[in-house]
Amino acid sequence: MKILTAAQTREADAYTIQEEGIPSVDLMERAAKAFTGWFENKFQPSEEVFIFCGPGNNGGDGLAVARLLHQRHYRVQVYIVGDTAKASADFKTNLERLPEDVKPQEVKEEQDIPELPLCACVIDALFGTGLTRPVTGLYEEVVEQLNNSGACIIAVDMPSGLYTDSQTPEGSTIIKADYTVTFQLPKLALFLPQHEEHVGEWHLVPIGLSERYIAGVKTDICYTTRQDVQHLLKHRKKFSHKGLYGHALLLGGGYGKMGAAVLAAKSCLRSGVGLLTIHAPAAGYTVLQTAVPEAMTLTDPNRRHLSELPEETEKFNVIGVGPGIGTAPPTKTAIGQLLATATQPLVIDADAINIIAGSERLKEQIPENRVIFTPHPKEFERLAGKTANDYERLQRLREFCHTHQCYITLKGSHTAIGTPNGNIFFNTTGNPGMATGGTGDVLTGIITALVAQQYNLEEACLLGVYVHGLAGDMALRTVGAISMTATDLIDHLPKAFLCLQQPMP
Ligand SMILES: NC(=O)C1=CN([C@@H]2O[C@H](COP(=O)(O)OP(=O)(O)OC[C@H]3O[C@@H](n4cnc5c(N)ncnc54)[C@H](O)[C@@H]3O)[C@@H](O)[C@H]2O)[C@@H](O)CC1
Ligand SMILES: Nc1ncnc2c1ncn2[C@@H]1O[C@H](COP(=O)(O)OP(=O)(O)O)[C@@H](O)[C@H]1O
Ligand SMILES: [K+]
Repeated sequence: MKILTAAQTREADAYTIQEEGIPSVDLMERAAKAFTGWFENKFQPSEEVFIFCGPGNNGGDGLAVARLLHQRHYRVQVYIVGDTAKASADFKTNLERLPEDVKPQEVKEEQDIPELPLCACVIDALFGTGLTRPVTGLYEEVVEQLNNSGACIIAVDMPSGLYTDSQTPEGSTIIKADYTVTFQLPKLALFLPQHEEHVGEWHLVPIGLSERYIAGVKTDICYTTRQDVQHLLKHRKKFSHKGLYGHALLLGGGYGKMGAAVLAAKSCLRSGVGLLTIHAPAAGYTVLQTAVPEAMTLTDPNRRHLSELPEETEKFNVIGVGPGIGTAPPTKTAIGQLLATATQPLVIDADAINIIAGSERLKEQIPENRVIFTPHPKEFERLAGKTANDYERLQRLREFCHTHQCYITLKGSHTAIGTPNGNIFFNTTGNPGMATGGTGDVLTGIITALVAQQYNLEEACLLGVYVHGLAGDMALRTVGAISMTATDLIDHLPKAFLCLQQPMP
C-alpha cells in the first residue's frame, strides 16, 4: 500500500471531491464519522471530551466530531484556538452546524486556555497535514499545556505540530498523543521511531478516498499489508520433491554462539527450504546435529570460529551468513572469500555485516543484485554511517541500496526494506515482545529459505519480514510480550504461514 505525502493527500481529497461530485464538507463529514466510529469503540459516553480546534480543516474535523459525539450523548467541550476570521470555509460550516447547547469557547490568549481535570480525554484537532511551519505563540502554549496536563490525547489525522513527511525543525513543540487516528492512508511520520512519543498508537480509518487516484499516484514509499504479501506465497504441487525447494547453506555459529545458528537453521526449515546444510566451527557439531536433525552439518577445521568456506559452495542456491560468527581475523578472510567467489544470492546478517562494514575493500566487493543485508539500526550505522535523524537514515538506506544494488531490511518496530531501485517498504507486523536476543537470527533463516525457494530478493524481503512479524504477533497471544523468546517465533511460524494460506477475511 502506498504512503502519500501531505501534498498528495491534498490532491487525493480534491480528486475524490471532483470524482464523486460532492462538496468538500461532505468528505469532512465522512472523516469525522470515521473518527467518531473509532472513538466510540474506545471511550465511553460517560467521558467528558475536550476538543481543541485549529483554524483549518483539521479544526473543521474537530467541530464535526464534536457534533457527532454530542449526538451520541458524550459531554463535549469545544475550544477554538486562534483567529476564526482566517478559518477555512468547511470549518465555518461546521461551526454553524454545532448544536446550540455545545457552546464553543474561544482561546485567543494564554489566559483563555482552560485548566483540564486530571485524566481528561482530549481530542487534538489543531493542525493536520496542512501544517506548514513550526507551531509558535498561542498554539505552542496550548500544545505545551495539553502535553503537561496528563490528559489522554487523541490526535485527529496527525499529532499537531508534527510535519507529515519531512523533518520537523529541531526544538519544535509537538503534541504528545496517546493515539493518532489517521485518515485512509498512514503518513510517513507515523512509521519513524523518533516520533514515538508524539504519535502514540496509530490507527487507520477509511474515508473512501478515490481508489483511482491512489492507484495512479507515483510514490517510492509503501507499507506492506497482508494483502500485499499474501499473493506472493507459492503453493506446492502434488508431485513436487525436496529438490524443487532449494538447497540453502548457512554459515553460522561460533564458540558460545551456536544457538544463533540453531535458531536460523530451525526457522529456515520451518519456512519451507528443501534442503539445509550448516557449515559451523567444529565445536558446534554435536549441538547442531542434536538440535536440528533435519539439517546436514559440515565442520570448519577451526573449533571456535568460522575460518574457511566449505567445498563446492556453487551447489547451494543461496547462502545465509552471519548469525553467531564473530569477527575473528580468519572469519574476516572467509567473508572476503565469500564476496569474491559466491555466485548465488547471499543473505548477510549480524557479524558478517559488521565485518563488511569495517572494510571499504569488502564494501566495494558487494556483488550487485545478489545481496540482502538484514541489519539492526546499529549494524546499519556501521555499514552506512551515522545520520542525524530518521529521515536522513531513510535517505542513507536508499543511497546505500542504490550504490551497491542491494536489498536491506533495516530492522525495527516498522522494519524498512530498501531496494536497489530506490523504493522503501515499511512492514506492519511485529510487536515489542520481539525485542529479545535471537529474533534477528530467525529472520535470517526465514529469508534464506524463501530465496532458496526461488522467491526473488524483493519478494523474499517483503514476505520474510511480514511473516516473521506475524509469527511474533501470534506468539504475543499465547505467551505475551514479556515471556516471548526467539524460539516462540519459530514455534509460531507454521501458524503464520497457514494464516497467509487462508483467504483474506
Ligand atoms: N477536504 C479535505 O481536504 C479534507 C481534509 N481533512 C482534514 O483536513 C486536514 C488538512 O486541512 P488543512 O489543509 O486545512 O490544514 P490544517 O487544518 O492541518 O492546518 C492548516 C491551517 O493552519 C495554518 N497553519 C499551518 N501551520 C501553522 C502554524 N504552524 N501555525 C499557525 N497556523 C498554521 C494554515 O495557514 C491553515 O490555515 C487534514 O489533516 C484532515 O484532518 C479531512 O476533513 C478530510 C477531508
Ligand atoms: N518493538 C518492536 N516491534 C516490532 N518488532 C521488533 C521490535 N523490536 C525488535 N523487533 C524485531 O525483532 C528483530 C530483532 O533483530 P536483532 O536486533 O537482529 O536481534 P538479534 O541480533 O538478537 O537476533 C528484528 O526483526 C526486529 O524487527
Ligand atoms: K491534529
